[in-house]
Order: sequence, then structure tokens, then C-alpha cells
Amino acid sequence: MSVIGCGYLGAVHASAMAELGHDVVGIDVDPSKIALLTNCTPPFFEPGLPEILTSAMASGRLRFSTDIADAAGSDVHFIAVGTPQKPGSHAADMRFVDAAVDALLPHLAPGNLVVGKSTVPVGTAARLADVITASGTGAHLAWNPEFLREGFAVADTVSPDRLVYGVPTGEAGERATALLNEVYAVALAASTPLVVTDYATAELVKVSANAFLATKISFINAMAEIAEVSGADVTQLADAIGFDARIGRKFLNAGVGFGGGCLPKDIRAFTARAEELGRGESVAFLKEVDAINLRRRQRVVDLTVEALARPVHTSKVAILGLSFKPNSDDVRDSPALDVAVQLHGLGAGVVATDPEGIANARARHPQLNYEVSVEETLRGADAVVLVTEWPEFRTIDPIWAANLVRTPIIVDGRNALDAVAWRAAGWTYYGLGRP
Ligand SMILES: NC(=O)C1=CN([C@@H]2O[C@H](COP(=O)(O)OP(=O)(O)OC[C@H]3O[C@@H](n4cnc5c(N)ncnc54)[C@H](O)[C@@H]3O)[C@@H](O)[C@H]2O)C=CC1
Ligand SMILES: O=C(O)[C@H]1O[C@H](OP(=O)(O)OP(=O)(O)OC[C@H]2O[C@@H](n3ccc(=O)[nH]c3=O)[C@H](O)[C@@H]2O)[C@H](O)[C@@H](O)[C@@H]1O
Repeated sequence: MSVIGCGYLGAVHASAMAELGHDVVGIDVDPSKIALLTNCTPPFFEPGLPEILTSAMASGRLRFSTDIADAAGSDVHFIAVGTPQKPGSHAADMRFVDAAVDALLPHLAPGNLVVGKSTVPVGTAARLADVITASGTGAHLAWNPEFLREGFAVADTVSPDRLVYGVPTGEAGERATALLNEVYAVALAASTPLVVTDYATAELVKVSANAFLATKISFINAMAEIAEVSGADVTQLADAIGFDARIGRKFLNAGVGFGGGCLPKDIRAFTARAEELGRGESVAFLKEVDAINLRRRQRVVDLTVEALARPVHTSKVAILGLSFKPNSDDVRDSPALDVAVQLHGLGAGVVATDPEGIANARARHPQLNYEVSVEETLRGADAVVLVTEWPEFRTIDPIWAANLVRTPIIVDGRNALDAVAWRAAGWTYYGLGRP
């Protein structure tokens, strides 16, 4: 099989499929990424990926190339290229998906299956199926959305919690299902739930799942806003409502909000597509979800400025966290990096640290000061802001930290610290949605 696009999704998918016994060629237009992968070095941080990449390369079942012609001979071709937000718009930028399919067409053979994995606006698969049919190659298209989480990408790929195939009707659909069943034989043998459906449903399953998760986070963050003006504690509230099995405690962590390469751009692209389809009002609430989410970043910035004992432009602010969540080096639309940049913009002397995210953050925002060590980050700080709840930060000893800073003020943007212990160590502690 071929996997076209070897980023956070494609590199893991290619490696995991090879580990599961398939012959895989991973293809990307970025020569530096392909050089690293060929050298068994993941171009990004993902726990477990170095091990499966190395083992799959050693098995001889995995190779990488910048030449799309190397996809020829594969019977299944996964499309895993990016679908970022279009510059100046909320819609998805489909340039990369379209370019990948166009480049692939000359290398397709009768019976081949092109499998879309990228997250796309509903209607894309039907459009691309027409392109493939018109090519006269005798190939077909399926849509097989991906639900992996960064930080757990390997486990989520090998043991997904469900599989969704969007397939055409008739014999082509039956053949597509049979091919995908071979690809996912190991997961299916482990009784992974499977939904076989049409293209539009498969595409919508993906964006609605991310929209639901984003809504859940913004719901609890809206409750945090109310808690802040009423003296309630949103973390206890989340525990209490989460005991209701219909609600569930997962994704009810209030804080600086969601970021990353998917949730923010996916809810915006969903809204834009619904508007194109004349149904903008059906998902208009997602604009509110987005607005609540962005307000939380502002809240962390405002809280920090208010908490400071001196004017912001004369203060040193230590930022703990840059990646959009722990166990990832991904800083795309990261709330943590956004907070750091905003505080820098207000004149604060920002010093930021992150176990994995510094290189990506520095590439985007070279104006910030970065420190590898937590100790140097904290030294002389007038306030500390925790914005990504890495275990390394959760377990900081507040007594040790109090001896490093100039003023013991902490803004816990993830409600991740033990407020009682930090206060006992002399800190002025601020959580989000907590008294
Ligand atoms: N990152 C994640 O956790 C998940 C991502 N997705 C979706 O998967 C897609 C890819 O996302 P990421 O891997 O995060 O993006 P990414 O930006 O890390 O990777 C995309 C890769 O595609 C390559 N590319 C672009 N045009 C190409 C072409 N014509 N031919 C070959 N390669 C090309 C780029 O060089 C890049 O390496 C997006 O639609 C995203 O929404 C879905 C589930 C999880
Ligand atoms: O389409 C995608 O790319 C993926 O998007 C998310 O995965 P991911 O972006 O890796 O990260 P999540 O674990 O969902 O976290 C997203 C953001 O929400 C934040 N979050 C999460 C949970 C919570 O309770 N509160 C909260 O603020 C995280 O800090 C992070 O910034 C989905 O969880 C995946 O199922 C999906 O495949």
C-alpha cells in the first residue's frame, strides 16, 4: 500500500501498517521529512513512533520516497495530506488533497483503491470519486476517516475504537470493503466496531466527532466563566456532572481551552461548509464554541496581568508549556504559545519552556525567550503561568519553585496543580473557574 502525506497522521499510519505486516511506501513532497523517516527518525515527537518506525524499516516492509511514481504497484493508496485552514478564510484548504490525487492518477491501475484519510468537507469524496472515474484508470475511492489522538497515535492506529468506511454503492463498494477489511484484519479480529456507510456519512462522522469534543470542552469552559463570577469551583462541578454516565467526565477539563492542528480548524471548516450548503444555522453554535474557546486564552492573559505585583512591561513571566497538549511537540494553534505571544506583546519578559515543543515554537516565534530547564525558566519570575499540563510541570515541588522565583504567583491555566499544596508553600494561586 502507499501512504501519501507523511505528517503526524501519515507517518504513524505508514509505520503502523508495516508493523501489522503490510508492504508500505510512504510518500511526501517534503524531502527533509522523507530523509529523516528513511533514517528511522520521526520528524516530530510521538511516543512509540521511533520504535515501530525502526522495527518496520528493519523488516524491509516500509520505505519512504518523494516520488509519487513509487506508489505504482500498490493496491491501496491512503491520502493523508494536510487540510489546514485556508488563509484568510474559515474553510478547509483542499489544495493538498487535490494535488495528491492528481499526482496519483497516472500511477493507478484497475482495481486499485484510493482511500481518503484526511479530514475533509462533506462532499469532497463524491467530487474526487468523479475525478477518479473520469480518469479511466479503473480505480475506486473510499473514505476512511481517522480518529487518532496525538500522544496516543500509535495505540489509536493499531487498536482504534472504531473503523468507518465510506464506500460507493454496488460491486465497487463491496470490493472496497473487502480490501479495507484486509488492511484492518488485525483490528477487526479484535472486534473493533465497524461502520460501513456512504461517503457523506463517513466525512460527517469525522467532523461531527471533533465538533462534539470541541463543544464539550467549550461547555465546561462556559461553566468556568459562570463559576468565576459566582464563586463556584468548575473542577468539582465537572466531577459531579461527570458521574452521570450519560455525560461522562472525559473532555470536561476546564482551562485555557483547545488547540492543535485539528479541533479549531475542523469546527471552522465545518461551519464554512454548512454555510455553503445553506445550513449555516444548524451549526451556528460552533461559532460560539470557537468564541468561548478563544476567550479562555484571553482570560489567562488578563488574569496574569491582574495578578502581577508590578507593571507587566517590567515583569518576567515564566511560561510552562508551548505544545497544544502534553505528549506532543505540536504547536499548531496552541493556546499555550498564544498566551506566551500575547504576554510578550504586552511587554512582559517572557521565558517559556516545554519538554518537546521548543523547536517548533521557536520556528514560529523567534522573538520569545526559550529555556530548556524548568529551573532557569522559573528563576527570578514575577509570575508563573502553566498552560500545558505535562507531567514534568504537574509534579514541580512548590517549595523548590518558590525559592527560585522573585514573586510566588502562579496562574494554573489547566487546573492541573494541587492548589492547597501550592498555597501552603506560599504561592498566590489562581485557577480557571475556581475560587
Ligand atoms: N494530526 C492528527 O492527529 C490527525 C490529523 N487528521 C487529519 O489528517 C490530515 C493530515 O494531518 P497532519 O498529519 O496532522 O498534517 P501534517 O501537516 O503533519 O502532514 C501533512 C503532510 O502532507 C504532506 N503533503 C502535502 N501535500 C502533499 C502532496 N501533494 N503529496 C504528498 N505529500 C504531501 C506535507 O508535506 C506534510 O508532511 C488532516 O486532514 C488532518 O485534519 C486526522 C486525525 C488525526
Ligand atoms: O482530528 C484530529 O486530528 C484529532 O483531534 C483530536 O485529537 P488531538 O487534537 O490530538 O487532541 P485532544 O486530546 O482531542 O485535545 C485537543 C485539545 O483539547 C484540549 N482539551 C482536551 C480535553 C479537555 O478536557 N480539555 C481540553 O482543554 C487539549 O488540551 C488540546 O488542546 C481528537 O481527540 C481525535 O479523535 C482526532 O482524531
